[in-house]
Amino acid sequence: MRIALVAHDKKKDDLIQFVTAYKLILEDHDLFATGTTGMRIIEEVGLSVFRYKSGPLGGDQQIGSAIANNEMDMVIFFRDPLTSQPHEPDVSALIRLCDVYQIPLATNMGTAEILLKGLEEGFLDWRLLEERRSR
Ligand SMILES: O=C(CO)COP(=O)(O)O
Repeated sequence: MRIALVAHDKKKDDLIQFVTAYKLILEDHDLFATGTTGMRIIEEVGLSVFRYKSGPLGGDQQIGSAIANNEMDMVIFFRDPLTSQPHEPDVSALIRLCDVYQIPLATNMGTAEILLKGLEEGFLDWRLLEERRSR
């Protein structure tokens, strides 16, 4: 599965903690991230991650584009609901595209844990069929 990992600045420590805890599951998948989030995952957790641009510089839109092209299967996006973001429209657009294309999206750690446990159980295998269908 292709999994996008994104966190706003005040949520990055939480995401690093989460990715560390679920490293054994995540390392079996293709990981993508916005620039700074990806850098921290690579340096602090040691997972291999494809890095898009930083969120405020278009990274959220790049992930949105991957979703529209059926090139992303899950998004884990630890949003900061208490800080306004200069690129809020991009954040909303990414979330909207997840809903347009039925892409599982977690915006907090509680939901992200359930998504990864579901992934392990095979609940997301329908995405593999979608991928084959789009080829
Ligand atoms: O701003 C972000 C998501 O909207 C995250 O971008 P960075 O990972 O580059 O900080």
